[in-house]
Amino acid sequence: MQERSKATDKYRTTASLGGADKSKPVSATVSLLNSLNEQQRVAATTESRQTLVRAGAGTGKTLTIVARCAHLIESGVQPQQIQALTFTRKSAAEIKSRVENLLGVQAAGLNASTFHSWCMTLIRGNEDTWGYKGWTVIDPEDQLTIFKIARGRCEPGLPPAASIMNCYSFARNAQQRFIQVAVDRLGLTRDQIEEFIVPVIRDYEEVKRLNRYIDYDDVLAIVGMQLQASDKLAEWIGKMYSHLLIDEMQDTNPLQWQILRPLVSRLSLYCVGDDAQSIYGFRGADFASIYNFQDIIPGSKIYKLTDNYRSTQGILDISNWLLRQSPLSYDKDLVAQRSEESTPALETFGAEQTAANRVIDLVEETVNEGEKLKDNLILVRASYIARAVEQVCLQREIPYRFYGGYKLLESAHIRDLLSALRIVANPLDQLAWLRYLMLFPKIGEVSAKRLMDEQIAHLRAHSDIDYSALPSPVADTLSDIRQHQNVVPEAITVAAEHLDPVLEKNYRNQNWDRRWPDFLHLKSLAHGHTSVAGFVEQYIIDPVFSTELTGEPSEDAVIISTIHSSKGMEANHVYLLHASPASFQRHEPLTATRSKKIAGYSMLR
Ligand SMILES: Nc1ncnc2c1ncn2[C@@H]1O[C@H](COP(=O)(O)OP(=O)(O)OP(=O)(O)O)[C@@H](O)[C@H]1O
Repeated sequence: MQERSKATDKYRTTASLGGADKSKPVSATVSLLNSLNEQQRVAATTESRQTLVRAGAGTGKTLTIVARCAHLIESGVQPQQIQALTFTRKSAAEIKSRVENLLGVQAAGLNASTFHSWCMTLIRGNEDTWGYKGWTVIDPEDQLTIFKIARGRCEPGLPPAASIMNCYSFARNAQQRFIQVAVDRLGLTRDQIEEFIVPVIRDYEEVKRLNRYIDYDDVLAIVGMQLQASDKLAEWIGKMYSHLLIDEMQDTNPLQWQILRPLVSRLSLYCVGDDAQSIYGFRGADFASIYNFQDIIPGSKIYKLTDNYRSTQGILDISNWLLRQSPLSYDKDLVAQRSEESTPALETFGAEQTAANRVIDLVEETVNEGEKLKDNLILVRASYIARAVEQVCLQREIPYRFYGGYKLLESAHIRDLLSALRIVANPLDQLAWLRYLMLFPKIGEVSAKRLMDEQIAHLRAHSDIDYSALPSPVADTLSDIRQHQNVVPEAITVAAEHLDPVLEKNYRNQNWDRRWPDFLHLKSLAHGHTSVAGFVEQYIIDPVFSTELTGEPSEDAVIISTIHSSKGMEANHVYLLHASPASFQRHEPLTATRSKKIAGYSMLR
């Protein structure tokens, strides 16, 4: 065994790395309903069994869902029978905690999760019926690796593996014929697709089957297909839940509809969405489901929310104007409930640095006028666009907080560490073996493949890893993790201690000092988990961003956020970088819009 070095004691800390404040102010459902406007109250308390609430940005969709949950519980529905479905883990947690804050123990058992995570719970909750017991969920990087291997066997000059993978995923989510989607998106003829691309897809599916892998789209497809084929499964779900509440309905895709459709006759669907806010088009989201709701679900009722509480009328006028340019019949003119006046301003700059300096000048102006740094929200389309502004903040020693960093489980050093844990959980996991073995010095691709093949052969014959055939640091790490595999935080600590010297060397020129604290975050996320596979699966399905884990800053700080992560954020001053329409598709000269009290996401979508 390796001796535990002093340097690795850093992983033994039990100090909290931040997290939600659990103190709960409690109020009553009635007072919440009283605080709603008429449109919201009618929508939240409807007797209709199938409902769509069409609502613009900032009109209180989240509030209405929270009020709906509370109203149902107060009316006698068991919280366990209610399932809210959202598109991010963060919004699921927000809905659940707001209802719990309101009703206390009366709300215990309320379910709120993302679509994918709900489907995985269904699959794991009745494994004998669905099948897939012991199958491993793989993340997009593993998917890409398999696609690259499959693609590598084909003719040169074909589209990159990532394009083929995205195209396949789109066809599955949009439930369109793959060949037609590939013809439209990959720039190849039908014959070329059939000859070169279809075999790649077949290979990919075969590798998944042999390794017993489930990818992100399989999670929905398994449930969707089996629900269509079996009335019994729909009945089983219908008995478990009486109410499904679906947030961000506009981002629902046909694959998700395949899951919902057989349930319509068995439970109440309450859908809330804004056709102007769809952000998952790349994943096949089809907001036509909002336009055709009453055709899809005859007898359903539609309610509208039009009063905007977040922005001033000057901002909404631009937003309404922009939406009127859309070819879609968007018939909700947003009306501001705020009385103060403010007109957004557009400024254009020739250089990124000038724009960055100007934005921070404006932030400083607001502070000089008595406001806080956190009253300023800077929005960027992608995190790299924020670099110039971050630099200016650093130069001027202005604290900032960035939302929308990298997905923790997708970062290389975390994947390295998890590869060891994955092997212990499923020793047949070939992708994990290759990654893990190649972390060690003097083990290249060829020796890693040889060692892995030996291990897989040994496993098939003896159902166990042959530790004696592995170099000692490789074997020691695995056997130590195995001893702690039922207490995942401990398994992570042991893995981090063993791998620290190896990873420190591998990442010597790649910010190791900034990377290793992520292992502590990982450990705190794993708290209470007793299965490595279950832990990894949960965060592959609902990714967690590095910046979500550091807790609220104690000091006042400017907020910088990607637009994706800004949903629901509010601030007195919002600055949108790269505000020209084209820059949302490609790089343009930098412009900055400064506007007072505009919504994070919706303004320039
Ligand atoms: N009836 C109301 N009275 C006062 N404030 C309200 C009311 N309804 C909503 N708000 C406020 O409006 C803001 C937006 O509400 P909420 O986040 O629920 O809207 P949303 O429609 O989900 O927004 P988006 O989808 O654009 O993020 C919040 O600050 C909320 O407190």
